[in-house]
Amino acid sequence: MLVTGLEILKKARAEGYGVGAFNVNNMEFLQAVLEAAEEARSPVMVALSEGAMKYGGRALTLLAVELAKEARVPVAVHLDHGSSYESVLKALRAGFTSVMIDKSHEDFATNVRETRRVVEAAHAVGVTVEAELGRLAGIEEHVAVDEKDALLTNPEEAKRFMEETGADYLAVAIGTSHGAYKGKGRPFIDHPRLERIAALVPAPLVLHGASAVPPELVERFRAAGGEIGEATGIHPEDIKKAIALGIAKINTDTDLRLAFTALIRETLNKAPKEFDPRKYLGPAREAVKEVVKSRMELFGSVGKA
Ligand SMILES: O=C(COP(=O)(O)O)N(O)CCCOP(=O)(O)O
Ligand SMILES: [Zn+2]
Repeated sequence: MLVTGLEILKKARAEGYGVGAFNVNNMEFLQAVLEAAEEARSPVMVALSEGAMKYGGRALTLLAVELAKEARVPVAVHLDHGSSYESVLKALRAGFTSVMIDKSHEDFATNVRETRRVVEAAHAVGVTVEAELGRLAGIEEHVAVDEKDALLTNPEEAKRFMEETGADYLAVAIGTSHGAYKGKGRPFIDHPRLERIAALVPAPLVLHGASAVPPELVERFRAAGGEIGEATGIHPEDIKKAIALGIAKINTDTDLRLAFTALIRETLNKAPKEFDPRKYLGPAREAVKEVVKSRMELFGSVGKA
C-alpha cells in the first residue's frame, strides 16, 4: 500500500530498525525493489532522483506510484535530492508520498527558508519531507575538528533546523559520501556525532551514501569487463551501529547499479549472439533483487511490514 515516508520511518526509528530507500531508474529496478519487499515482508521506500524522473518520465513515475498502491507491504514513493521548490511540486503532482528538498549546500538561513517553503506545500497535500543539513563527504578520521564541523552535521544546529523548518526527517552528514569510493579502507563514520544529533533530534534520521560496495560485487563487475578504480563502501557493522543510534532511512543506489551492470555484462559475454533484452535484463533484475533483500536483512526491516 502507498503510504507517506513518515508513516514508515517513525515506526522504524521507534522500534530500532532501518528501512531501505532504493533508487530506481527503470522498470526492472522498480520490480526488483518491490518484489524483494513483498518477499521479505519489509516496508520500503522507492526513491527517484531528478535524474531518474528525467530519464524515466511518466513511464516510471506513474508505474512507481501505481505499483506502490497495489503492493502488499507499505511503500513510500520518494523524490531523492529535490533541488528546487518547482522540482518538489512536480513530484507532488506525480503522486509521490515523500519528498526531499536538498539545500544543504546553501547557508543555514537559506536552507531553513527553502525547506520551510517545501514543508508547507507538501504538508498541505499530506506528503512528508526530508531535509538535509551538513555536507556529504568522506572524512579521514584524523581530520581536524573544525574542518569536520564545517562539513559534518552540527548537532545543536540540527535541533534548531528541525524546529524552524518543520521537516519530518533529516539527512545527516557523518562521513558517508555518494558513489563507489567512500574513503580509504574502512571509511570513518562519526558515530559519536550521530549519537549527539539523535539525542537532540527525535525525528527519523537519514543516511545517504550508504552503499556497501561489497568487494565480491566489485570483483564480479571487473571480471565481467567493467572498469572501476579504488572502490570502498560503508562497513555493514557501521550501518548497524548507525541504525541503533537513530538512523531510520538508508539510501542504496551504487550497489544496485553495480549488480545490474555486472549481470548484463556477464550475460552478454556468455552469449554474444543474444539480442533479446529479456535474456539479459531479466538476470540483472534478479541480481538487484538479491542485493535489496540482503540490505533489508542488514537493516532489520525484514518482517516489519
Ligand atoms: O545516497 C544516495 C546513494 O548512495 P550510494 O551511492 O552510497 O548508493 N543517493 O541519494 C542516490 C543519489 C542518486 O542520484 P543520481 O540519480 O542523480 O545519480
Ligand atoms: Zn543522496
